[in-house]
Amino acid sequence: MSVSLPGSLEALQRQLAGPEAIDFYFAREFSLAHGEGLEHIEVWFHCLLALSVAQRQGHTCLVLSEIAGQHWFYDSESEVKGYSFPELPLVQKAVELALAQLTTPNPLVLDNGRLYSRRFWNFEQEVARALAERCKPESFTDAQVTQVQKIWPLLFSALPDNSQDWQQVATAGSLGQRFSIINGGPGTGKTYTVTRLMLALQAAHANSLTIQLAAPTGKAAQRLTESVSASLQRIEGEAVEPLVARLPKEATTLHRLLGMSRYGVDCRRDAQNPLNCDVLIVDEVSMVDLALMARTVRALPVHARLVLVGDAEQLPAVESGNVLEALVGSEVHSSRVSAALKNHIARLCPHLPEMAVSPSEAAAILSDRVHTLRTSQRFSGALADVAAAIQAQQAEVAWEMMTKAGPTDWYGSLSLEGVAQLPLTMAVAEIKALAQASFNRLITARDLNTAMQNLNDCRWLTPLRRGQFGSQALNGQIEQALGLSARAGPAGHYAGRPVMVLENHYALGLFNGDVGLVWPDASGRLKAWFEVPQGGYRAFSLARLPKVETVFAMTVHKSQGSEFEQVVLLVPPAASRQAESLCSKELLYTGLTRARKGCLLLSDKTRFSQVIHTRHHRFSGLRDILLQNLAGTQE
Ligand SMILES: Nc1ncnc2c1ncn2[C@@H]1O[C@H](COP(=O)(O)OP(=O)(O)OP(=O)(O)O)[C@@H](O)[C@H]1O
Repeated sequence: MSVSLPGSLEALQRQLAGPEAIDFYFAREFSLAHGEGLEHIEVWFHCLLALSVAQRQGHTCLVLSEIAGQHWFYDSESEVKGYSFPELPLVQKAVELALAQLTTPNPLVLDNGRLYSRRFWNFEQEVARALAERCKPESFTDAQVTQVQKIWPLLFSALPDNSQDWQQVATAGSLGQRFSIINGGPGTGKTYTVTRLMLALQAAHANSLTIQLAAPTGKAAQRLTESVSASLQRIEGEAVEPLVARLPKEATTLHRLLGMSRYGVDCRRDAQNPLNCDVLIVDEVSMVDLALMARTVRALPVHARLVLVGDAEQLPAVESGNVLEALVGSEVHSSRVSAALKNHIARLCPHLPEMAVSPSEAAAILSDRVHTLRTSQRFSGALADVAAAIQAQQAEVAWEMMTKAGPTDWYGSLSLEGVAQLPLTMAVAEIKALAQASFNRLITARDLNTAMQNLNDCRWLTPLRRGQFGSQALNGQIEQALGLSARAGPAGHYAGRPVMVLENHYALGLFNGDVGLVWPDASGRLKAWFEVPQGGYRAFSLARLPKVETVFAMTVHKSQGSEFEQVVLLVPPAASRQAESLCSKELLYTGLTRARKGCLLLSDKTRFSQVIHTRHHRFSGLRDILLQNLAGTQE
């Protein structure tokens, strides 16, 4: 039976909630390309709409079984009735019929029940191929073992211990792998481990390796530079000195490393002009989107090792894909390894407890390369316990672990230990007192040093940028509540204004996400001050500053990679569609783990539980494609 599109696009737009003009345009272009008479064109049209919406939301593909038999694009509040997809066989048939009629090269791909734009399918194929190639067995000679063992006691404790040391396992494991992942929550010692891995790699390769350190943002690269340097200061011994001298002194952004044009997609570095390195270590990989990962592996020399470092529980990248989540998968909980890896670790680290062997060698190919660090070295107690309960989606347990915030918490300065809860409505009513308690120390500071020291005392975090509970409105309300709006000059600046940079400015060395403070210089002129890694501050004239905004409050997304003594974490009501799509378990986890000492959660129990049960899972075929590739390359 042939069905034509019902009515005009305008009429359709009124019947469906969610898709935007661009989605209708995309769906119309591809469905009308068939001309008249395509069977099930209506189903195909709605599949295309769903694909376009999914891609805008960061999925790399549309999983047909997720839409089949489901009611989509409705909004009961505004009485938009939406569309019911038929059962899977019909959806599948409609898609197959339509794709068979599209011209080659077909811009859309159906692969294993997943509908893709070809661009994303190509990216997934490219990343999977590059990683599978790097999963081929590597040799690690007795001579290398001897060299590494000489320096091991300078890196880690080489004394026998009954409990497993996952940092040592990760280092030893990664040494014999051309591709590995070092995964772990905040403060579990990822940088500590990576620093030691770099030294062990140099020891195993006669100090001949060129190692590159990179991160997806300028701020993350700067943090990595600082933590590697701090970590190196704690490693001493003649045997490691020449190795330390060969390590990179600075991390760079992936964009810089690849020579990406500012707005374009072109890279100076690619397969024809590869990077000059033997080892590439990428930190904060949860923020790396699929396209950037594809460009990274494309520019990596075939022989080069790739070490991905990050926390798979964090929010995914802003752009499409969730590479780290797809690669780590459920391996995060696996402690079993292949017999080959077990023997390799036993050979290098006979002092460690013996590893358990996985029942399936095939399943271990990928899980062997996911090294998860499990113990936070930075925080413990209620913060760590609530974070773990959130990870495990145990809403009731997490809620019971929190204390109830009372008025004494917002007198003086906020100084919570652990996690406290306060209903959002109560926080709104108390906003003035709460803002004062949060930023008291910052706004009453008498000198630049004190103000800078108090800059990261407290930060309000919210999932949203716009709307009543978005960071923009909150900053305005906080400034109002603290009486700062009245002090502001024409550009909104006042002494004590915390500001966040919104775009990279390479010439000034300021990066998107950097946070500084507006403060007068010796002559009384307002400047923007930013901390420098070597210690001290740099002042910038306000006129030269790239775009900035006030940052008493910021989005959870922007806070990734930063830490504050106290965090006030807002969970907005489900009133808006935007709030719904952004509030997830990953968001709560990321927001909460930004706190070093205390977190005040502004939410009620029902909403908290709702959010904890929402996963920010993204559709992707990367893992399956990689597993297929692995099955091929190991034969
Ligand atoms: N095995 C260890 N023994 C002693 N101190 C450690 C150990 N591992 C990590 N640390 C210390 O714990 C702190 C956190 O470690 P590190 O910065 O490496 O963690 P991370 O996982 O990279 O953290 P984040 O992702 O939150 O930046 C550092 O001060 C580090 O020196």
